[in-house]
Amino acid sequence: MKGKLITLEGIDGSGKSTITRFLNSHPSFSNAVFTREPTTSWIGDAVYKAIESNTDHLAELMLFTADHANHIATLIRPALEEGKIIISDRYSDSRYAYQGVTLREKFDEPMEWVQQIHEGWTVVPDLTILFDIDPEIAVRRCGKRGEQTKFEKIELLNGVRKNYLRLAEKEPERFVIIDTDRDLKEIENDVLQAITSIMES
Ligand SMILES: Nc1ncnc2c1ncn2[C@@H]1O[C@H](COP(=O)(O)OP(=O)(O)OP(=O)(O)O)[C@@H](O)[C@H]1O
Ligand SMILES: Cc1cn([C@H]2C[C@H](O)[C@@H](COP(=O)(O)O)O2)c(=O)[nH]c1=O
Repeated sequence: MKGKLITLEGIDGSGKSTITRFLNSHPSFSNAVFTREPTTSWIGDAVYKAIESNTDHLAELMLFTADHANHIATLIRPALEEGKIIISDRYSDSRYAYQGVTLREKFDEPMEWVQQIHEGWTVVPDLTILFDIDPEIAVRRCGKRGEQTKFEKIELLNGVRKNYLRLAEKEPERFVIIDTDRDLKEIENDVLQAITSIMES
């Protein structure tokens, strides 16, 4: 039986990694494969070099996309063939949402262009959980965490959030939107409910 691919998406500080850690320690997911983008491969390392420097936005996209292609070939497709549950902290929707903002000067519809270059070879998730939150709150949370990347800027994150919501509106059957400006326990319960329903489908 083919596996299931579940992706966690949202702006920086929306709570994805916190929920990933919760799922990783939950007994129902002891056999699940946990992964992320950027990946921990040498290509993922190259992506972080780009994030942490003043790299051309198109070059940055190509690095993110190369990391994704390698992720699919070396982990996603094999794990799905083995019937595994895969949970990825970020995946292709991050590219559509983020580079759909950073490439605004280069393309009239940058998000749609980034989606087009993925067509024909990417693997579409069975479920994408979108952690939605006001960027002001998210950046405040990141500040407490003490990490700041160039993407953790309110104006950029407002555009990224809008892109995410547009993606969810176009594919309501794939997306579950969870408001993460709430108590962690409530969020955890909603996430478990969303994953349980896709597992039973
Ligand atoms: N429901 C919540 N209420 C209050 N604080 C939260 C909640 N969820 C996460 N946080 C805190 O917000 C900060 C960011 O959370 P987390 O690292 O999970 O976000 P993220 O979406 O993974 O961010 P990034 O994409 O930048 O890694 C952390 O300090 C975390 O402890
Ligand atoms: C996969 C992916 C990520 N990003 C951005 C989003 C974050 O600001 C950084 C690093 O991600 P992390 O979760 O904080 O480690 O990269 C992006 O712009 N495009 C992508 O495809």
